[in-house]
Amino acid sequence: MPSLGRLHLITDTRPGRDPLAVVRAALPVARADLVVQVRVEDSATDREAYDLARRVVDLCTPYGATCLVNDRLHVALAVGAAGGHVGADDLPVDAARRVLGPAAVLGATAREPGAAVAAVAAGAGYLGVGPCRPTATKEGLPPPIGVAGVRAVAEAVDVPVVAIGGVTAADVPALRAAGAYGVAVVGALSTAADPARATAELIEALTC
Ligand SMILES: Cc1ncc(COP(=O)(O)OP(=O)(O)O)c(N)n1
Ligand SMILES: Cc1nc(C(=O)O)sc1CCOP(=O)(O)O
Ligand SMILES: [Mg+2]
Repeated sequence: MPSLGRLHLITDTRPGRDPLAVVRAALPVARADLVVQVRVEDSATDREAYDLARRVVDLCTPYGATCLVNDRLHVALAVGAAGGHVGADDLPVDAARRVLGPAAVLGATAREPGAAVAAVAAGAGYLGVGPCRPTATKEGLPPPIGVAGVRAVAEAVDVPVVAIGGVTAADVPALRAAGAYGVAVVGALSTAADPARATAELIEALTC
């Protein structure tokens, strides 16, 4: 299996956003270093999720980029995505692994070392760890765990740790020093005036 991309672009499907425009801008810059996680609003229908994910798979394929689907693993399977990401309100990690199969990319959210070790034992291939900072993108999150929280998880597991939550390119050096393999972002790309340039800044920080 090819190595996991370090920059995870999570689609922003809130009203007024154009997630496919952001994906199109990021792909030529980040190429195989990009993972696009298709994440839709809870109110979106499966058909809407499917239509978006199918288009993202088609966009990613020529660049060797990876498409994952958040939460809705049946959509991941239906569009031929590389895998999915689950958290505490989704299928348990072992069930998600059974659904996706042994070769799929499966990420799980873990906010502290105990949960991280359990998720890996259950079949997670990478962990989404956060929130690193306060973020307005998702409601109902626990308080930020900061760089120290990311370090605690990274020291507890031997799978890639992907830091999430209010992350910008300026945070990347400290997160990498703490053991993060990559970062997952919504706002840093979807609200950027120039998403291609913002992608380049993130990739430079992640791969230098
Ligand atoms: C890379 C990454 N990390 C964490 C999350 C959050 O997943 P979850 O806790 O299931 O919350 P929702 O995204 O489903 O609202 C993620 N999506 N990606
Ligand atoms: C979807 C999501 N999950 C998080 C978690 O900590 O589990 S933080 C988050 C939102 C990330 O968006 P932004 O990069 O704009 O802060
Ligand atoms: Mg989820």
